[in-house]
Amino acid sequence: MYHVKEAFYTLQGEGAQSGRASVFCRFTGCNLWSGREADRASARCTFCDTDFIGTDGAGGGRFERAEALAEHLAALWPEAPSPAVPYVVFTGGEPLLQLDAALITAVKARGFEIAVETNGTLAVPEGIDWVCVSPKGANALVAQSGDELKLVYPQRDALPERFTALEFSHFYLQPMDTGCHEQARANIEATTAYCMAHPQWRLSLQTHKIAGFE
Ligand SMILES: C[S@@+](CC[C@H](N)C(=O)[O-])C[C@H]1O[C@@H](n2cnc3c(N)ncnc32)[C@H](O)[C@@H]1O
Ligand SMILES: Nc1nc2[nH]cc(C(=O)O)c2c(=O)[nH]1
Ligand code: SF4
Ligand SMILES: [Mg+2]
Repeated sequence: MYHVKEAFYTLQGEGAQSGRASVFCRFTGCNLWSGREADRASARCTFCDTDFIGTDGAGGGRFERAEALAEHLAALWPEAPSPAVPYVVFTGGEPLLQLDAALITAVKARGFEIAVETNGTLAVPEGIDWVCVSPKGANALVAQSGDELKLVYPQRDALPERFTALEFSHFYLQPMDTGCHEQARANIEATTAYCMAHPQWRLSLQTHKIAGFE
């Protein structure tokens, strides 16, 4: 059984694939936070910007079988003839709690390229085309290779230096969104300064929030 908070068609807003048309599948639940505000301060990840509780979002639901979920996701990709390869981003919550071989096979059978957004604490299954790992605080990193490492910045317990030797093709810093405009501005400035001082890192802005398409 798969539990999906929401599923929708949008543009990837972050990282190296930013701007790419994508079907987003946001799974319910995370291993680093319950998703309840009362638990945030004591969670293993404290700055999450996402509601991932329940299956009540647009396009959300409970899917007994991989085929049914894959069909649901395929229906979100536009029908208009296009040479573009359909692209699905599995996120959450923590998608690797639910994304399994059956679902990977089922979406691939419908022509999708597959991306995942993971906190890196769980093993990444075979068959994913784009792996984005976003480390969280002091939590041990199991996924030590992939396509992009996208670190939310600043994090006291996850300094960029800890990750620079890992096997990723792209290294991004993404300013922490706090919901407070002044703090968010300060985080953008600090991230910009860090990238200028350490050119291995590039700035990732959450373009869906800036452009307001989501
Ligand atoms: C909501 S998470 C879900 C996927 C997975 N659990 C993870 O943490 O990577 C999706 C992306 O948003 C980033 N993110 C979460 N909260 C954020 C915040 N307050 N500011 C900026 N990025 C944030 C995460 O680091 C991750 O790259
Ligand atoms: N447009 C858009 N791009 C995104 N990239 C990663 C996201 C996520 O929440 O995983 C996200 C998201 O929530 N929206
Ligand atoms: S690991 Fe990802 S989904 Fe879980 S609380 Fe942190 S940012 Fe949110
Ligand atoms: Mg998001």
